[in-house]
Amino acid sequence: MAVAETAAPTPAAPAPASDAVPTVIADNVNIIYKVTAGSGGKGTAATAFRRILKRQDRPTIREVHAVKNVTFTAHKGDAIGLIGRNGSGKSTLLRAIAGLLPPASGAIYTGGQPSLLGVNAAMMNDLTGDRNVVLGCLAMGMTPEEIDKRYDEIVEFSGIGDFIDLPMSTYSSGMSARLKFAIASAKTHDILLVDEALATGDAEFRVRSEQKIKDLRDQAGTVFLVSHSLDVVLDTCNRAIWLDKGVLRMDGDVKEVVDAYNQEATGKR
Ligand SMILES: Nc1ncnc2c1ncn2[C@@H]1O[C@H](COP(=O)(O)OP(=O)(O)OP(=O)(O)O)[C@@H](O)[C@H]1O
Repeated sequence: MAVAETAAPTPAAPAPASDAVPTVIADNVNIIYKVTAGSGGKGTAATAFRRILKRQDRPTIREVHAVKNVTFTAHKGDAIGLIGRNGSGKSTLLRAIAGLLPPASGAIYTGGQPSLLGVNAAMMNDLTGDRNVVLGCLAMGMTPEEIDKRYDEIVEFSGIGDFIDLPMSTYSSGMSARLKFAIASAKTHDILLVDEALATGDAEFRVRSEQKIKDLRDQAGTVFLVSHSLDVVLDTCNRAIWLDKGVLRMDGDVKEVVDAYNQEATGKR
């Protein structure tokens, strides 16, 4: 059972408009990773054999309780910044909303298809940017006609220029993040989950991506954004959720939450 570990601002969910449509409901979600600890090596047959020879015990399983009793409701048109210190459970919660990590207890209900856009989202590195645009769009369920229509816009937005005809293995990490973001944002997503993708672009691209996220919000989607840049969160989101060691510390208006988070960070120095 998780308990907020420090005296904290009370979690206060923002009051939604009466006609607000819920898109994501997290109900008392707990996520626990199980990791082997103290095995003195990787879990291979060779290490198991060595363990038998040395008459050692099996490696113990350690649990990492990454998200603790988190409850919130997101609505259409919300852009929610997930903030918190390193290891506070932001990416874990995002992956759980995407359906990639099952909660140990509690549940996440989504109305619509969540799409996770991470900088590490799989792309085919040996293929050209051009082929990856087509592949990525097909994977998002777009028809070849739709891809034809949106292709120029995607390449334009990515700002990749002539590199579009070269294999993605020749791109810098910022360039491939830009292309991924351009592909992902070519479609209107019900629920778009963005994990630090904006951090890798340059300042000019960041401004354009932030505008794109605002457009997605206006198209009545829901956006979750994990970012260490509080400025990006303030500029892009209307709401923020502050996670602290897996516990939801505060949920509310973006400015209020970021202020409280900053206050604690400076108070602790
Ligand atoms: N695959 C994994 N196996 C075991 N433990 C993990 C795994 N991924 C994350 N954790 C642990 O879960 C906790 C939350 O990690 P998570 O990556 O969700 O935090 P975060 O807030 O996104 O961190 P950061 O800001 O550093 O990216 C941490 O204690 C981390 O060590």
